[in-house]
Amino acid sequence: MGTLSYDADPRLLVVTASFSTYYLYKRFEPSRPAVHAALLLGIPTLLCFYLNAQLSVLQAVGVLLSHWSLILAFTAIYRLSPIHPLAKYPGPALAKLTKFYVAYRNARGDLYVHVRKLHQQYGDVVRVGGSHGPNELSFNRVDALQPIYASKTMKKGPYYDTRKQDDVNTQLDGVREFTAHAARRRPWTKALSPVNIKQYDEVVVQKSRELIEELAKRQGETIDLSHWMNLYGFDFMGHLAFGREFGMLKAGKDTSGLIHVVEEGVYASGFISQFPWILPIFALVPAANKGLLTMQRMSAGFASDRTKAGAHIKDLYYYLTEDESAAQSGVRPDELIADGMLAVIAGSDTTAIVLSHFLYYMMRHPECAEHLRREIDKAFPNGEEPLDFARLAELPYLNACINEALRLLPPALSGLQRRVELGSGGAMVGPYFVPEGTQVSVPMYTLHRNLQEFSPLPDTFWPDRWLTEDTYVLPTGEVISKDQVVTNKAAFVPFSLGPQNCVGKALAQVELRAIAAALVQRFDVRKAKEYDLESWEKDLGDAYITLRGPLPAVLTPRQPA
Ligand code: HEM
Repeated sequence: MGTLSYDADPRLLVVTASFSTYYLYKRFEPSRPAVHAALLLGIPTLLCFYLNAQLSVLQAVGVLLSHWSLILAFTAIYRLSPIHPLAKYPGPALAKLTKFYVAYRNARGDLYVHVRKLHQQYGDVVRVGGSHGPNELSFNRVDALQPIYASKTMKKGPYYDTRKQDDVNTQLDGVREFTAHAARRRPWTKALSPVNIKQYDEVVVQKSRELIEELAKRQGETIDLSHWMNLYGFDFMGHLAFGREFGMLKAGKDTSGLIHVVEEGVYASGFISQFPWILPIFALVPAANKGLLTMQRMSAGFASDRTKAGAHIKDLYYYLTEDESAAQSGVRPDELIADGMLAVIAGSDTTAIVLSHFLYYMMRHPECAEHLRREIDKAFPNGEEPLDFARLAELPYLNACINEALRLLPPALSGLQRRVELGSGGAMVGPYFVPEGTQVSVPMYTLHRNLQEFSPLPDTFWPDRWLTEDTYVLPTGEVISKDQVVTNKAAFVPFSLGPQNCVGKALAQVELRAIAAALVQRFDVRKAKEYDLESWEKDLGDAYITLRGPLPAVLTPRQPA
């Protein structure tokens, strides 16, 4: 055993050093591995030397553990104390204490359900975890949407740090500065404007026909409809973004393993986004971050091949590289490559998710499928293919069914994180003052089922709520008047809102209508015998966008009227 030669109380020295370390973490929020090493290992090592010593190994370990425990204790005391800036907001103690609380739910995939329960328990504002310290407020209020997503006092929060692909290159959806973001978004907006998306009509038609043809070949067999919606979504996006044929529909499978890579990458990215500070550490250990890196590498490959080959059609990359808007966007070649991943995920997975949900609801509510089929048969008589996009946009029940699927299960189930800017002095969200530095969000799944905005039966698939009628018949058969129905379109935000909303919304709607109408017109869709439809929602995973299990079904071709 060594003896300490330091004459002041050594415990006081350890406490002071630990408090200083805690303060440095709180004040500067360091993320570099070298700084963590200095603060967590370097300081206790210096302490050991300062305490002079021939300290035994056990005593040295004691100093180290005391240092760490004290930092954690100071952090916990502050977070639970009445002096914390969010102290007046309710929430579970664990959520106030640590962001691992949210990360745990994220890893389980049920964060969206859990956040809804918290709102039911605590009210319209709840302190939930957060990806930068447990400093996030969730608002289940329609008047929170504008200040959070459409005002310029809030930028994207640390959750979006995973959109940075290296030290300099960030995907479009990770660009926080509004001016830089607007410039980067310009060519995307042009490529996906209502006028220009007409150029992709041909691709929608071709892929819709391929889908119907391939499904017809498998009539009577049990097939996974969720998988087939993926094959459609990815094939379509290959054309739209990169002018490239993935050939998944024709092959009936994920030919290059891309879908699998995206699913793993989305899961990894959803989880890591809760701990953005871990990214620099992961950069040192690439194996730990394999899912995300493989997804980045693969989509960068598509984008890189496409930019080298040049445009042979006016696809997305034409607008990003060759159109006049490309030059004005100030985008660098490496950033263009980084945007390849955004194009793949944002454009294919989301559409496939919504189409899968739509089919699930059609199987759960055959009476709605029947109603929809009557509408389509009437609009497209004698078996005419439902590929007139202008006519499809006018079909009230079709749009009502799609809206209802998007309402109940939006692809981004949880809240999209924004942060009240540091130095802004704070911001008002509805009637609540939110201190600067706070992360805020409106959870879509929860708001879309808020009884004040969608009633009656906010949890029920009831497309009629989107129709304009004098009286309504509920699924129970009860007749109610229009005054008893609330459908607040301002609270319906599956594509988000404001300057960073979905730039592909118009195209997504064209695709959703075309594919949904074609499937309902051409097939009777029944769940597979051995499949329990209850499993569909149970199998969903919330990883920023939705992960799905299989949707086994049997299709019978029908002769359209
Ligand atoms: C039903 C289908 C879709 C839904 C529900 C959807 C939803 C969303 C949402 C909620 C956002 C905001 C994300 C955030 O703030 O973190 C977003 C962004 C985006 N979406 Fe979509 N999306 C869909 C389809 C598409 C399609 C087909 C494309 C492209 C062809 C697309 C391209 C994008 C892009 C590029 C962004 C980032 C925009 C920016 O940061 O300025 N989306 N989408």
